[in-house]
Amino acid sequence: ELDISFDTTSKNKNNIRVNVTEEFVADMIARFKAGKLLDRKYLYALVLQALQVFEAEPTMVEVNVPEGSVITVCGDTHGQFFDLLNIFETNGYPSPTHMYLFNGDFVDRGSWSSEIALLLYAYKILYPSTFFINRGNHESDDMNKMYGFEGECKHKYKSDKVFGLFSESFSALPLATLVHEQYLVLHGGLFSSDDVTLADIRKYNRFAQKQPGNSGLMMEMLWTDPQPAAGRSASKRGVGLQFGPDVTARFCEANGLKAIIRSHEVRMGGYEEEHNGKLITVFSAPNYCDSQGNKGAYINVRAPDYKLEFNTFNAVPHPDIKPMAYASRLMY
Ligand SMILES: O=C(O)c1nn[nH]c1-c1ccccc1
Ligand SMILES: [Mn+2]
Ligand SMILES: [Mn+2]
Ligand SMILES: [Mn+2]
Repeated sequence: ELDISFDTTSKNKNNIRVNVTEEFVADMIARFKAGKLLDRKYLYALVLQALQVFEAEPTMVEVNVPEGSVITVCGDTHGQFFDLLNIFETNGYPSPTHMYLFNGDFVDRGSWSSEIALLLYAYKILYPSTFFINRGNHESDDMNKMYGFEGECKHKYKSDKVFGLFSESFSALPLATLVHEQYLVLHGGLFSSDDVTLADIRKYNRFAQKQPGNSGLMMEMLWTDPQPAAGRSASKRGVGLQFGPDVTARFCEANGLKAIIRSHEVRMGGYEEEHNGKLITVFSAPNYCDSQGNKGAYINVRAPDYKLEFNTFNAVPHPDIKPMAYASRLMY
């Protein structure tokens, strides 16, 4: 049975606090694999507890990887829960010495977004100093209304409050993570100005606006894309911009970085080293939307040399529920 306590202190309306243990996580994974859901009152407690952990984190989290530990950086997972479990089965489950960083876009498109969000949140509560999550552009209301997550929350949990609480938690997510002082990990990419520094990101008040909007530092961190040509140009997405290898080189030089690790775009091989190796795209949703035929990838980083170890993997079978199964029909 679930180990819970009653929490009358925090703003936690249902006063339940889940004691997240390894056993709790294993039980939740088994339930989700069997197509079952979490009891809504435990969902509220989990999302609220994770939100409180995120709120206490800086906008740019700084992570050192000690000898004997490894950090695995994953890109977009987009509701592909069975492919996420395959990463843990293949590469090792999160633990105090096996750190993980999920680089945004864990919901929408795939039809097990709530399962992925709840699993990542349970690990954040269980291992707050070795399990990390960056916000992606899909951790936002506009995208979730169009690309399936809001619909999935309503369909599975029969309540409008569930999505609203997830939305609050997305607004608390950090926007970037600095890995071992040498890799800046963020979902989209770099900026319209060369003047942005790590200090600017660290002190950026991510709580000033809940949604990324159409301009500003948060939007650019979640939406921009690399381009092969030098300079900057308009984004094909209609929001954000594209930036060239010179922009990446100047940013890394000015901020003492070895490379930028970002996600946000599919790569057929699961990852791609771009901008003369100073920018890497990593994407962890194989055969994206059950149609793209791409591999997934993740990156391991460990002492003593902290070089990037690239790993690729293929999609695994999943129950016969199509991508976007719960998206509003307006999308067709
Ligand atoms: O849904 C995606 O594949 C995606 N991942 N990051 N950004 C997008 C996106 C953005 C705008 C329109 C369509 C897809
Ligand atoms: Mn994405
Ligand atoms: Mn994205
Ligand atoms: Mn699939």
